[in-house]
Parts: sequence; C-alpha cells; structure tokens
Amino acid sequence: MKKPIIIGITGGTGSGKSTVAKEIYKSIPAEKIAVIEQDSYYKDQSHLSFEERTKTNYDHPNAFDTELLLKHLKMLMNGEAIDKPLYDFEIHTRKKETVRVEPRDIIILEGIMVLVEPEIRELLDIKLFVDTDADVRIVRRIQRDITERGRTIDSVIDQYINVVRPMHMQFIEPTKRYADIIIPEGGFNKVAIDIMIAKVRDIVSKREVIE
Ligand SMILES: Nc1ncnc2c1ncn2[C@@H]1O[C@H](COP(=O)(O)OP(=O)(O)O)[C@@H](O)[C@H]1O
Ligand SMILES: O=c1ccn([C@@H]2O[C@H](COP(=O)(O)O)[C@@H](O)[C@H]2O)c(=O)[nH]1
Repeated sequence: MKKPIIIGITGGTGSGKSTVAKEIYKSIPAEKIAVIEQDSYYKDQSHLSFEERTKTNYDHPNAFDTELLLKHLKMLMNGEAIDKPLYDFEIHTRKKETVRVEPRDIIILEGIMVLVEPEIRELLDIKLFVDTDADVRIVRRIQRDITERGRTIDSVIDQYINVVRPMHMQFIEPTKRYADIIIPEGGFNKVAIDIMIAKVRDIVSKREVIE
C-alpha cells in the first residue's frame, strides 16, 4: 500500500473543524478515507477524581497523549490498523472501548492543536486552518457543551474566559502561519469545501491509476 495522504484540519473550538472533516469524509468512498479526532487522544484521567478532572487545562498541548497519536499515525502510514481511543467529554476521561481504524489512502486528522507539535505537523501533507470569529465560536460552544457535553452555561463561560480564550491566543492562533489554506467561517463554506473535495478526489483517482 502507498503511504496515505494526511490532511490536518485545525482551528479554535467551535470553528467548524469537525464539520469540514465530515463533509470531506462524506464525499469520498468510505474504504478510501478515515478521520482521526485529536480529541480522542486526550490523556486518560481515570486515576483522578471527577473533581480533579474538572480542573485540568484541556487547552494546553500537555493535555494530549501526543506520543500515542504519533504512534498511531505512523502505524497507519505503514499500512497497519489502529485501535483509536474514545473520549468521554462529560466525565473528562477516556472510555474503556476503542474503535478499530483500518489504514486508508486519505487520513484526516482534526483537532485544536494538530499544527502545534512539530512532529505531527511534519507528517501532514495538507494543512487547513478553519478561521471563525471568536464571538461565533463561543456561541456555538455554549450551545454544544450544554446540549452534548453536560455543562452549565456558567461553567462554559468560566472555562472559556479563564482557560480556552488565553490558550487559544497562546497556542492555536499562532499555528495559522503553518496552514496551506485558511478557510473562513468553517463548516458551511461550500466553495472552500468543494475545492478541498476536488483536490482529495484528484489524489484518490491518481492513486487508482498508479495502483
Ligand atoms: N459555517 C457554519 N455556519 C453555521 N454553523 C456551523 C458552521 N460550521 C459549523 N457549524 C456548527 O457549529 C457547531 C460547531 O461545529 P464543529 O464542526 O463541531 O466545530 P469544531 O469541531 O471546530 O469544534 C456545530 O453545531 C456545527 O453544525
Ligand atoms: O475533558 C475535556 C476535554 C476537552 N474539553 C474542551 O474541548 C475543546 C476541544 O474540542 P472542540 O471539539 O475542538 O471544541 C477544548 O477547547 C477543551 O476546552 C473539555 O472541556 N473537557
């Protein structure tokens, strides 16, 4: 098998990263593409109490098990399947189950810090930064964290002001400079997504001709 093409999609919380990843995924036959969420590689915190886990800074590079993520990316590049961890945002730790991901021609790696670590960045063939204004992102985050992640409005606002925003400025925003393409307004930017889909289809069809 040829080395897969790895597409990194980053941007702040609520920018539309997973929506962009989903749109690209849906447009390519499932046996050709896989999505890896960096969120799945948040460190396991089952040794800590729930109270202690709520105090973790989840917007710092150290919150991620980058070693395992790198290992898994390299396995996929070598044509080996991985058992991707699953993360439970409601209880801030890894689930017991994992999910098997087979090697594919196209791997999408999506997450807030995929351009932060040089070792991950170097593995990416195409780097996208989804650039959405902070006011829009916080509104989306409030809606999502309350409906899907078991949070209260006060906890979302407190975490955003004290942790998410400053960490975004320090770690995420500066990685825009590494992006090949900056996509304004996230998941429903049809023109940008169509351009990406055309590019990915082109890569897949050229591989089919060569193989
Ligand atoms: N361009 C957009 N316009 C309106 N809503 C959007 C857009 N892109 C994404 N969304 C919505 O915003 C929320 C957050 O998007 P998501 O892709 O999960 O962000 P991220 O993965 O960056 O945190 C979702 O409910 C999604 O449907
Ligand atoms: O246990 C956790 C783990 C992460 N978070 C927050 O999640 C976002 C990243 O996810 P997006 O889907 O990109 O929004 C990050 O900003 C963390 O603050 C959490 O709250 N709890």
